Amino acid sequence: MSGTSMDGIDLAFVETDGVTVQSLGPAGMHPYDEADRLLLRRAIGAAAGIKSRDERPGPLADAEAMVTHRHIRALEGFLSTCKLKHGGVDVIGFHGQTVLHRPEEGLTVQIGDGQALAAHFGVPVVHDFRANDLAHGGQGAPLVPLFHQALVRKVKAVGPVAVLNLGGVANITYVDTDDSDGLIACDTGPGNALIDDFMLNRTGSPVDRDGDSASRGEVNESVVTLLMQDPFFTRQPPKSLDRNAFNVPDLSGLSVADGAATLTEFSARAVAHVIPLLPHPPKLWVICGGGARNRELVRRIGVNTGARVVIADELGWSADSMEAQAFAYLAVRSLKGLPLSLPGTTGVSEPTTGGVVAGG
Ligand SMILES: Nc1ncnc2c1ncn2[C@@H]1O[C@H](COP(=O)(O)OP(=O)(O)OP(=O)(O)O)[C@@H](O)[C@H]1O
Ligand SMILES: CC(=O)N[C@H]1[C@@H]2OC[C@@H](O2)[C@@H](O)[C@@H]1O[C@H](C)C(=O)O
Repeated sequence: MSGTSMDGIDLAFVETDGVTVQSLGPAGMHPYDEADRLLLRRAIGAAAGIKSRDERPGPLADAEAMVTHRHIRALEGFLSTCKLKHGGVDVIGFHGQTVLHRPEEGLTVQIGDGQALAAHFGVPVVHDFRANDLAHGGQGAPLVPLFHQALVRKVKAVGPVAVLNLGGVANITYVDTDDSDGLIACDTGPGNALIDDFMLNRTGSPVDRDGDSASRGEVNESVVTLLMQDPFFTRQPPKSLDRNAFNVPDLSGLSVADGAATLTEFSARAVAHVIPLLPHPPKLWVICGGGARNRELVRRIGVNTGARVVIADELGWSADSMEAQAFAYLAVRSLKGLPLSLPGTTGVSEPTTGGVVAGG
């Protein structure tokens, strides 16, 4: 999985029949270097003008070759660390890199060559997970909810649970333990992307490590209020977002700490704004994704939701590897023709499978 934060490739080994998760195995991360990130940022810029999903103008073709190559290297390293041969896994789930997500135009584009990966490893590769959902009236995202549900079913929870992924974009899965069919999901707003972009711009480093800067700053309320006026926040789920969906006003008048605090509060407030759109307020929030490491973001989510907040690792899950694990799980579901999305998770017209199988 190469997510919208563009920090690197997350890898995970999962044993599953596509319904139950037998075991969560080792996981790893292969970082992109600075040149890779720059190429991805240029590719996302070029993708803004795409009208059909197979166009690769400007730097997009180079970016796709780079993404494929890096995944091959990442997987080789991972398989060797896990002491597995190329044929030692039954299937590889390959999400690729989203460069454009515009569900209202029926367009979502993930770059990465599944055929090349399958040919290299001699193992079936499931890729292009989102297109079939869009073709059936869905948002094409989020797709992790069925995996979140499989995990929540294994823990004893009292009352509804929200699993919150804090990636570049943030998304929530609402699992009501009283009603296992009542799965609701949506993107909530920005996760780390705006904080990362701001930090890169102001400090040259693309992360507010542990939320350190934000914890020392003061929130500029008028900026947060302005950002929260976006009509996205009052729309009912299911709904999804492009990484660059929000136009942040000029923050050059704010110190690094105040700018970071303001954008961190924006992400946290956007999360809490989803509560009135759910059947009941979640009793427990389980946080995963890289943003789980941002202590100030997690603290502000606790304050804004007023609920119990835990990091996924506290339940024996992995905050860092959840998405990669999810796409392994979804790859098996795809091979078996099981749904990847439901009307409540993406707005798809009926439970719908997806993914394209290369090789094998
Ligand atoms: N120690 C840390 N302190 C603060 N932020 C962190 C830390 N570690 C990771 N992050 C944040 O997490 C991000 C990576 O998160 P993650 O890998 O979940 O995102 P992603 O999978 O790329 O995104 P998405 O879920 O939107 O596809 C980094 O870009 C950074 O902003
Ligand atoms: C189009 C796309 O790649 N969306 C990502 C992004 O990152 C988080 C959020 O926005 C979520 O909708 C999705 O990723 C996760 C893995 C998902 O599909 O569930």
